[in-house]
Amino acid sequence: MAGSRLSSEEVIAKLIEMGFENSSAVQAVKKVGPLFNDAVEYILNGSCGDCGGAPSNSEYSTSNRKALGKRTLSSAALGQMRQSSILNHFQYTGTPKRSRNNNVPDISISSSEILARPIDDVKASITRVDCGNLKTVPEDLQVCFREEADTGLDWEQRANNLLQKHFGYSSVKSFQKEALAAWLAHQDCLVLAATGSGKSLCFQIPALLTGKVVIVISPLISLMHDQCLKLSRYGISACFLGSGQPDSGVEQKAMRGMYDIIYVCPETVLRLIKPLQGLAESRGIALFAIDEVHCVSKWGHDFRPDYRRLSVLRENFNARNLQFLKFDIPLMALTATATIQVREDILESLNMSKETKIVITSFFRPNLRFLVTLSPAFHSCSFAYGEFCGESPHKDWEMSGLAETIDASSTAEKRLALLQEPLEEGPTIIYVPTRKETLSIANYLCDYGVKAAAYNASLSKSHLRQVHKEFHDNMLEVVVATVAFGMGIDKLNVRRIIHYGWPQSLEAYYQEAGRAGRDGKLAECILYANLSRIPSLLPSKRSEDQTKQAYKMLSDCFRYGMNTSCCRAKILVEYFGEDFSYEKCLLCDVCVDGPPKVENLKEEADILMQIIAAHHGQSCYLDGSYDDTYSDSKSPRLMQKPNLRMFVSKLREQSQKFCEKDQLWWRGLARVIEGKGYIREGDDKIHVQIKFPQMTRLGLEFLEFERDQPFYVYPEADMILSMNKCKSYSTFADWGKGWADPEIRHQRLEKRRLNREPRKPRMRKSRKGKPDTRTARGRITAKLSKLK
Ligand SMILES: Nc1ncnc2c1ncn2[C@@H]1O[C@H](COP(=O)(O)OP(=O)(O)OP(=O)(O)O)[C@@H](O)[C@H]1O
Ligand SMILES: [Mg+2]
Repeated sequence: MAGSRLSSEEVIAKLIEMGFENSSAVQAVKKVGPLFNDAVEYILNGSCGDCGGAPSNSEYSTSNRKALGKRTLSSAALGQMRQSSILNHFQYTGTPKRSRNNNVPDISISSSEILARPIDDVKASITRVDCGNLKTVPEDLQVCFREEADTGLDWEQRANNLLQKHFGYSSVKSFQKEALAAWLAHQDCLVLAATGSGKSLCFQIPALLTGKVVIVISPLISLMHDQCLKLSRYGISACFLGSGQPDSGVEQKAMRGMYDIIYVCPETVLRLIKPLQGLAESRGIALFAIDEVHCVSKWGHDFRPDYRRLSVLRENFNARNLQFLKFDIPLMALTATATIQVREDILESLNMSKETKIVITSFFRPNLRFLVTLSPAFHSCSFAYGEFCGESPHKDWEMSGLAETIDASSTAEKRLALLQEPLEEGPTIIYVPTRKETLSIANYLCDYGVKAAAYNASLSKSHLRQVHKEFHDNMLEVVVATVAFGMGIDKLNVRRIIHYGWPQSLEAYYQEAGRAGRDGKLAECILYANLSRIPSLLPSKRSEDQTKQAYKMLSDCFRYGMNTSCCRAKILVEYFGEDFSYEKCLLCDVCVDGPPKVENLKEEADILMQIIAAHHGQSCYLDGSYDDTYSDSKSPRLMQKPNLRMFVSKLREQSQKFCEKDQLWWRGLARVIEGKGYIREGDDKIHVQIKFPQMTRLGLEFLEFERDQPFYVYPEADMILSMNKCKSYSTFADWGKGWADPEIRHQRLEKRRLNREPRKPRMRKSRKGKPDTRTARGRITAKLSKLK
C-alpha cells in the first residue's frame, strides 16, 4: 500500500472502506493530497475537526460500537488514537467489513489498551452470517472463507493474499502450508519447527481465513503479551486472558466473539470450557492452538501440570458432544524444542487423534553463532561492559558489508559468508538463573550507562509490560531476564543472547538462544559458565522421576558446555533427534577456532580405570586374574560407593607424576572415559557429572586388550582450564585442595605434630568428637580418618 500511486478518488474510497467517514476522507485528501498514509495519519491525528479514529479498548464500550467513522470517542481515546500514527496502516489494505488498526510502536498507548482491542458489532454480525453459510456449503468445502472478494481462489492463494495484506510477506512457507492443509482437512497437527521459523502464522492465518475465532494456549504472560502486541500492529484483533490481563472486561468481550484470536493460559482455558462452547456455537472456533506444547511433557524442560490437563479440549469440543459441530475442532500443537520422547508424550497426553499430521522442519538456525566461555565474576570483569554494550568480542568481524539473511537450507558458502559480516547493532538479552541476578546485573549495567532493565516474574505487571514495550520499541539495549522472558518472544533484531550461568537444560538454552537473529542475520549466543563448578538444579517442586529427568537434562547441558571438539550447532540439533546434514555450522567457536590439540592420555586413563576396578574388587582382566598394583589392603573396598574424588586422591597419592593434574582435570578425563563407555555411574541417582564410577565390561576389555594402544582425547573445557591454571578456587578450596594432596597433607600434619599447632577454630566437631560431616572440611577429615 505504502508508496503506491493512487488517485484522490481511490484514496478516498480506500479510507471509506476502512470505515472513515466520507467527509473526513475528503477533507484529509484535500489537505494532504492523494497520499493514503498521510491521509490516514491526518485523520488519526484528529486534524480534521470531526474525524473519528480507530477504537481504543479502554474507552470503547459495547454501547457505542458503530462503524468506525461514526464513532464518537472521548478525548482521551482520541488522544490515544492520535498516537497511533501513520505506521499503523503501513501494511493495511482494508476491507469494507472490518475496522482494523495497525498499532505501531507507540510509547503513549499503554499495553493493555493495545492488547485488548475488540472488533465491532458489524464485523461480528458479518462473521456470524459467514459462519451460518458454513452449514449450507457442500460437505467437501471445509472452511467458510471470510473474504468474499477471494471467491474463486484456492485456499493457498487466499492465505497468501492475507499474508501479504496483513504481514507484508509474499507467501506461506512450505511447513506452514502443510500445517494449514492439515487444519483444512480437520486434522490435528503437531508442528515441530525451529525457533523463529514462523509457527505462529500456522494458527493466525485460520482466524483470518474463516472469520472464526482461534484460541491459542500459551504458557507465559510475556509471550501472550508479545504476540498480541504484534498482532495489533498488523491490524488483527487479539486479546489475552489470564492473570496478566489488567482489564477485567476483556474476558466477557472475548467470549462474545469480539476478538479474532484469543491467547489464554492453560489454567484459564480449563476454567472457560462452557463459555468457549458457547463461543464455538455463536461465532465458531476455527482451531485450538497449543503453543510451546513441550510444556505438556514431564520429559520436557518446562513442564506445566495444567498443560497436561488440556486433553479436556479434545473431550469437550468434538462433534459427538456438540451437535452444532460438523467436525471435531482441530488441535494444532507447536514447539521448537521437543525431543522424540517429548513428542510421543505430547500426542498421548493431549489425546490427539491417531491421524495427527506431524509437520517437521529442521531445528538448525544457520545464522546463530554459538560460543561457550568461562564466566568471570560479573562485577570484577572487564569483558562485561564492552560486550554487553554491543562491542563484539571478535573485532575483526566488524568490517563493513551488508548482512544477508539465510535459512536452514543455506549452503556452506553462504554460511561462511556470514562470518565476514559485521555483527549489526541490536538489543541483547542476558539470561540469568535467579531473579536477584536480573536486578543486580541490570543495575550494574545501568551504572555503566547501558540502557538495561530487569525482567522477572516477581516484578510488577506494569513494570514488565513497560520493559516489554520498550524492548520492542528499541528503547532498551539490554534486558536481563529469567526464563520468564524466554519462549516465543519475537523481535527481529536481537543480536546477542548471553547466558550468564548454566541453563537448566539444552531445550531451555536453545529456546532462549532462539530469540536471537530472527531477521536471519548473524547473531551470537554466548554461554558464560563457571567451567570449574558442576551446575546444580534450581529449586522447584519435582517428583522423583522429574528430578531424575531434570538431572539428566542438566547433565546434557553441562556436557555441551564442556565440549571442545564437536560443532555446537550439531550437538544442539542432534539433541532434538535430527540428523545434522551439514558436518559443521562453520560459525560456532569450535568450528571457527578448531578443537584443542589431541592428547594421548593412555597412561592416565589406565591408572584411573585400574584404581576404580581395584576398589570394586573387579578383576582388571577378563580371565579373572587380578593385578593388585592399585589395590590396597587398607583401601575402603568395603566402603559403599567410593566416589571419583577419592579415586583421584588415591591415584595422586600413589604417583607423584599425576600430582600436577588436579581434581578438575581428572573429572574431565572421567567424563571422557564415561563417554567412551568404559566406566559408568554406579549410583541409582543421576548426577550431572559421573560421581561413583564403576568399570563396564567394555572398560575391562579396553584395559586388557588395548594395553599398547594409544588413547587419543580432545581435552575438555575443564581439563584445559585446569592445565592453564586458570582456576577460580576460593582460599578455602585451596586449603581443601591442599588436604587432598598427600604431600601437602603430610607436611601439615607433621607441622602440627611438631609445633603442637592448635586446630583451626572453624574446624567444628560434632558432639561425639567425630568430624562434622555437614562441613566440607569435616567430610574430608572423616574420609581421611577412614583411609588411615
Ligand atoms: N511466510 C513467512 N514469510 C516471511 N516471514 C515470516 C513468515 N512466517 C513467519 N514469518 C516471520 O518469522 C518471524 C518468527 O515468527 P514466529 O514468532 O511465529 O516464530 P516461531 O516459529 O513461533 O518461533 P518460536 O519457536 O521462537 O516461538 C516473525 O517475525 C514472522 O513474522
Ligand atoms: Mg512461537
